[in-house]
Amino acid sequence: MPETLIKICGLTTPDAIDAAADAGATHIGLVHYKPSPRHLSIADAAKLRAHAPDSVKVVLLTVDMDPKATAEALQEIQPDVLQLHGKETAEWASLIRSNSDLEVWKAVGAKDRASLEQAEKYKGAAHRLLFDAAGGEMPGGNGLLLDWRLLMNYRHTMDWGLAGGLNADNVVDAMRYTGAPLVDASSGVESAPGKKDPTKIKAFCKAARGAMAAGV
Ligand SMILES: O=C(O)c1ccccc1NCC(=O)[C@H](O)[C@H](O)COP(=O)(O)O
Repeated sequence: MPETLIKICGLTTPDAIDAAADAGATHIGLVHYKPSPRHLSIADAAKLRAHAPDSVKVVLLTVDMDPKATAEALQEIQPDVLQLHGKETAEWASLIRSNSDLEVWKAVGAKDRASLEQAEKYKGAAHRLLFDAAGGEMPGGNGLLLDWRLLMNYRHTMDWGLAGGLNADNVVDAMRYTGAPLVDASSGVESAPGKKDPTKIKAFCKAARGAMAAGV
C-alpha cells in the first residue's frame, strides 16, 4: 500500500519546518500571497526552502501570479512542487509542467460533484489535484471543512489530495471516509492565524501516520 502523503502548509519559520519534518510530514507548504497571514516574500521563502531537510518536499503556493513573476519565484526558491491555488487554467498549468521539472498541483474548491468532474480538465496538465473547501474569504487556508461525502466512492482519474479544515482530531475520519492519498493541514495546526503550533503539527502527523499504519 502506498504511503499516505502528509503536507503541512503555511510554514513561516525554521522551527516550524523542523517540527513538521521531525513529525514525519512528507511535504511543507510556503505561501506567497500577500493577503495571507502566512505570506512569505520571495527572499524569505528561498531562505526557508534552503533550511528544509531532504526528507520533505517543498511546495510553493501562488494565487493567479503572472507568468514572469512565477518564473522568477521558481528560479529563486527552487521548490519541488508548485501549487496553483487560484483560477489558473489547465493551459497555464500545462505550460509550467512542460517547461520545468516541477510537480504541478492544482487546488480545486470542491463544492459539489460537478466541481470534481470539472477538475478533470487538469488531467495531463497538473500532476495532482488538491481538493479544498470552497467559499472561504481567502483562496485557501480558511480552516473550513470540505464535505467528505462528495469524495466518497468518487472515481478519481488523477492523483489527488484532501485539504480543508483538517486537524489531529478529524484526519483519521477524513482518511477513512475519502481514502485520501494525501492530507493537508494549515489552520488546524496553528495556535493563531499564521502561527504554527509544533504540538499540533506533531499530533496531526501522528494521527495520519497511525491511520496509515492501521490500513485506514
Ligand atoms: O494558507 C493560506 O493562507 C493560503 C492562502 C492563499 C491560498 C492558499 C493558501 N493555503 C493553501 C493550502 O494548501 C492550505 O493548506 C489549504 O487551503 C487548507 O487550509 P486549512 O483549511 O486552513 O487547513
